[in-house]
Amino acid sequence: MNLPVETIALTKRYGPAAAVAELNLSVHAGEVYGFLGPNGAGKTTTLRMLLGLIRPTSGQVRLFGAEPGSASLARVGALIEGPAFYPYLSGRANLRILADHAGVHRTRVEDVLDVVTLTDRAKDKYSTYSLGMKQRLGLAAALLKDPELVVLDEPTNGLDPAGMADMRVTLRKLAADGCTVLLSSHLLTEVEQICDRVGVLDRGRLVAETTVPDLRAGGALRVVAGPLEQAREHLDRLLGADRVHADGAALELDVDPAEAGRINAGLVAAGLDVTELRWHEPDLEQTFLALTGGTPDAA
Ligand SMILES: Nc1ncnc2c1ncn2[C@@H]1O[C@H](COP(=O)(O)OP(=O)(O)OP(=O)(O)O)[C@@H](O)[C@H]1O
Repeated sequence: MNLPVETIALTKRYGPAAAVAELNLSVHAGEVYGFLGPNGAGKTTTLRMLLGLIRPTSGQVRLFGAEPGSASLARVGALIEGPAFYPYLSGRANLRILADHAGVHRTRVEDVLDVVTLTDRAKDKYSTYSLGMKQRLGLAAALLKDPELVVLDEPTNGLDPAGMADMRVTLRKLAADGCTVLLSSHLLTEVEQICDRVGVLDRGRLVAETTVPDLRAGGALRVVAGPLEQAREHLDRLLGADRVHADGAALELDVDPAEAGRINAGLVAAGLDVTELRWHEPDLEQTFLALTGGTPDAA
């Protein structure tokens, strides 16, 4: 089956500088895919190429196996630049205008209002909406054509925690109903909470494309036991020295979490005093910073 989105060596240059370089990414049907990168990494440029808004310098975009054109784009809803709504009209009236323009039946307006949980406020003027409601109305507009894929540029940008949570719930609901979601974000925690897979972009290049659990992989078993030197010798013998790393007064063991019981029993049997033994998750932020060259505003 054709992927909803695939790019092949996609490149966009502005003068000598490449905003996007040799990008190969693939978004699978029914997933929420997070396109993650610091400001200026090239996310918007990529999304605009996907939607045929700007032309690549080289490389290809495939939407459902085809070039971005009227047939493939008819299957896509997008929220890239904030949509222009009439401030003095209600949310519902704004959507009706868009529906009429797109040749979509007005009953669909009620459906999308329901999806983004704006039905109760649909009669209120757009100008009275909170930022989160404005974003949800933008999403509703993107959903009018009942797309199989929605592409959203920073859909939670500027939202307060409640607004972010609402957007998360809505996007997960869309995916549960079979819609593929591609969103960009510079917030690792957002992507982590909402996405199935993530593509990490740094200075125009894809530096990782992985599942969120895999991004988290690489934890260690942290042990504090005394005397430390004896504990280390014991663990070196038990596991091999290459799997034991000192971290101040603790030892970090490169083992499966399920080995914790056996290791604890061994240390106690050797007469050592175990004061701490816990699974230590990797610091996702550090992972992200390492992938993106440590750009501080990325997290
Ligand atoms: N029209 C343009 N002309 C020249 N340079 C551009 C143009 N559009 C984008 N760029 C440059 O390309 C790079 C990537 O920009 P882009 O907007 O795609 O990044 P981004 O990851 O979406 O970041 P942000 O979230 O800050 O928008 C930046 O260095 C930007 O200055």
